[in-house]
Amino acid sequence: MVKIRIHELAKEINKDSKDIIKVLTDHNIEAKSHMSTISDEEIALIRKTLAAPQEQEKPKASRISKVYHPQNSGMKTSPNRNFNTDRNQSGVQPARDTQTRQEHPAAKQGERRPVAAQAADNKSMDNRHVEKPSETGRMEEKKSTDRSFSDNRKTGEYQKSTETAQAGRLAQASRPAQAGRPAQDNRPAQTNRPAQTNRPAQAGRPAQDNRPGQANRPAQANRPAQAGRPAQDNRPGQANRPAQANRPAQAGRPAQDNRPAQANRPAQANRPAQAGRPTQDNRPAQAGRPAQAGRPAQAGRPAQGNKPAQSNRPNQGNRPNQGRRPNQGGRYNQRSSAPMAEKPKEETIKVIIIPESLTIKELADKLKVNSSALVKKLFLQGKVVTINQEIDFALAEEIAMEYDVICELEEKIDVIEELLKEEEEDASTLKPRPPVVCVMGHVDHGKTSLLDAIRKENVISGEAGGITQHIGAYVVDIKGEKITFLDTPGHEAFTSMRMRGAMSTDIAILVVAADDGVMPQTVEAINHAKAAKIPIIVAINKIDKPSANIERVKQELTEYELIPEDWGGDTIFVPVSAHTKEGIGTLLEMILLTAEVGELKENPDRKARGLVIEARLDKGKGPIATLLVQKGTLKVGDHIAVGSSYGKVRAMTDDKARKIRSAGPSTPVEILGLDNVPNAGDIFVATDNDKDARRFAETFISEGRERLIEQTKAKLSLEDLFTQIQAGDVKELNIIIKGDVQGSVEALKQSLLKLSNEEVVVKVIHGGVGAINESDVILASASNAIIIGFNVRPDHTAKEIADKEKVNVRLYRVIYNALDDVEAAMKGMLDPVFQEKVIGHALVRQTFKASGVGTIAGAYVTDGILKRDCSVRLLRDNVVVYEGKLASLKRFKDDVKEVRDGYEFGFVLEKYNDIREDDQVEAFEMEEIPR
Ligand SMILES: Nc1nc2c(ncn2[C@@H]2O[C@H](COP(=O)(O)OP(=O)(O)OP(=O)(O)O)[C@@H](O)[C@H]2O)c(=O)[nH]1
Repeated sequence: MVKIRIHELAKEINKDSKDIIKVLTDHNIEAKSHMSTISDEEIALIRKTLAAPQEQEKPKASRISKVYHPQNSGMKTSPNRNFNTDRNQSGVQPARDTQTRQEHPAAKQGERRPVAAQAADNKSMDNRHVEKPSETGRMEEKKSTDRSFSDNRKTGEYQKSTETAQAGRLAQASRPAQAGRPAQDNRPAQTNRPAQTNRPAQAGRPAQDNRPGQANRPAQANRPAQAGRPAQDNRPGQANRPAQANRPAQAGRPAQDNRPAQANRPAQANRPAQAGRPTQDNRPAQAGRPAQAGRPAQAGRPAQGNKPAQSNRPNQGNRPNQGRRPNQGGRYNQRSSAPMAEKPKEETIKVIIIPESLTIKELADKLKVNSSALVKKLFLQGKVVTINQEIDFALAEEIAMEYDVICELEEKIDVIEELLKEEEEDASTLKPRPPVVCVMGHVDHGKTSLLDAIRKENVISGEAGGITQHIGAYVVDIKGEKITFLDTPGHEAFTSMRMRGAMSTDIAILVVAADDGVMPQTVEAINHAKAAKIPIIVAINKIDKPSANIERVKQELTEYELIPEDWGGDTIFVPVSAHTKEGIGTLLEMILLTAEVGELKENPDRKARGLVIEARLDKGKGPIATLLVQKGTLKVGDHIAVGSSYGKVRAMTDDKARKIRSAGPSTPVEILGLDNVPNAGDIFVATDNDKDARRFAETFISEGRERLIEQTKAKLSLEDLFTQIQAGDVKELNIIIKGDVQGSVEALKQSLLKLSNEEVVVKVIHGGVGAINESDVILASASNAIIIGFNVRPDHTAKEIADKEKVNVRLYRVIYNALDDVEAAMKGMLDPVFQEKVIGHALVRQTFKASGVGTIAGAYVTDGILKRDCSVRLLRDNVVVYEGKLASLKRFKDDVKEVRDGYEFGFVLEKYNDIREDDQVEAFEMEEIPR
């Protein structure tokens, strides 16, 4: 029994002494140190214990301990598995250089070289390899590898490279250790491994190349990296992929060449290192070969035998270059980069539609960017904005351009117009309807008298019911045919029309007094009727008067293209007398004739639609509106929307106050049931239900408000009249006159009309007695007129509306002032400038309080004069503490009108009591400076 020492046995079995000691300790055998002796039984035990694992672990152990030992330590101590690119490049480079030298011949020998080279490309994308020629053989390669290894070890570079290789390489092909590493050759375990040594393919490389399995699977055989990629290995179709099988040409494949990622990697094609490394080349084949898989040694090596196991190495997967086969990686890159490259082509120019002004937030929303990002971007450009800041179209466009978005200006849609839009009626549904007629003419030419005459004539002619009420419109029956007359002033009817563009009348009766001839309002009426493109019938009135001159009227009207038929024209002239009723019948006949020519038709079998003629608020009945049904039939119970009002028709009466249940086209009716008083000229529509009616009204309110605001921007005032005349914007100066008595209204009217000149015609569109009311202002607003009040003032509502709609209201007490102003305005000489004129100063000497009065100040006029009705400001240390009026001005106990320089006085300020000694009083007046 020979006893040997532990270290001797360790040496013999190529194990560490401590391993043996551990085995002994595990078996409760005392072993103090490596110098301890052990018996044969113990040796046998040790051999037995260490033999089995040794057999399995040997290759791994040897590989790692001998070949990769430097890395192993590195892997243990540092997260080397996660190689970064720098490290890759620096670390792998020397080894690769070595490979390059070794493998070039191999690349020459076999067509597959480049394929393997692709796999090897995992290591790097370094172009340096491309240039490196090498004609050395495999033996040389081995030697050089050895040299490289030893050299590198000296410098420490190898450690890096192998670290890189080991930790990162997917492909075993990439592992220098396998191809040329001396450690492998030296490893007893490996050389002793029967499976490996016996494998002709591994030992004697050529066999591998000829292996049918490999030949049939060129892709796999040649793509070690592929084998390393679990995903690929698992893909059943991969082995059969012809593209892979033909991989030798991979580097030159057009598809690959075109792929930017690959095209830039010359190392792939030229990296002979891997191509030349048979062991590496064969690796993938091993993965697929049952013989290898079944080999215990290999099976124990998951990395080699079971390729998927490699995929589990996180470092491999993570390594950008080494972790993936370059070509595969390239493919991935290609896949991901392809759409990137094509993106610009696919991009279409984005267009957004924006209004004239919008907030940054709204723009950001449209651009689909974060509003804060937009704010930041603008801030960086030096534009400080907030998200709620309004910007104009130009700036929005500029900003949008930076996001490659084109802006288009939003077209403003007239919502109300859209709401009121009507589709054309089917001709088959149309039925004749009565004409709607309005009477127009100059003041006092007999419009009202004529309308009365027609109405009375009509009543006399047998119309039942008689004249019962005045609803602003009425219907006359002429031999079974009806005519609807609007007896609202012609201008107002046209005003309504202008407001909504709706045609309220079909025919205009122009009343011209035979004894007066054509007057300004006659001309105006002609113009309105022409603008409305409606036929005009001229009624020459007051022919009963001795001074009547029909021919003169005809003559004068020819100037306005109204030529009588008997003079060869097409205008109907009917001489009438409202007093004697002469010609009334003819006039009515002519109206019917004209209507007939006009073929007035409407569809009565549809929802009603029409105009508001008049509306008022009745204390008992609520809002009452006179409507002219223009289309369809309005029925009791219908839901209607009228401008900003809506409701349900509760009751309906005709012009003769008879209760009716329905009204067809051209019928004026008075209705109850609206929630509010609508405006004359508003359009009404019958709706399906209450909800629709309300929605319509709400839209009308919101839109109408905006419309009013826009309209009021361009309102006329006397101040800018001249400018507008000069600009050609104003050809007519519309005036509404309201006075305390009719006489003064008339006087003013006549005087103003005479101010007409070549450039502008003064038109009094409305005149009346009483305060300026809401309807005056609305009319002025719609007609762009100014209101002149003579000894009257606007009531509260009228003032509010006038302010809101910017209607110019001018108030006078002397007729000539009004005339002067209008004349001066027309000549551009209006608007005297008022400026403050200081008239005196005083100094407060004493103050005292009186109950019921407040603070009374005793003062002294230092200069100028103080008047009872002047304005004053109280200055304390030259700071204005009060500005207003004097409540009283006294000398001793007497009220005085004024106090002059050098006199003492007492005063009280209006609603201000904080008067103190030494306060200064400055008296001033507003003085008018003529322009
Ligand atoms: N002789 C005579 N006088 C008439 C005739 N028609 C109207 N008049 C008178 O002329 C004056 C004015 O008549 P109106 O009917 O008020 O005239 P108008 O055009 O309605 O006047 P405004 O409402 O102020 O615009 C009245 O005094 C009428 O009596 C007529 O045919 N013959």
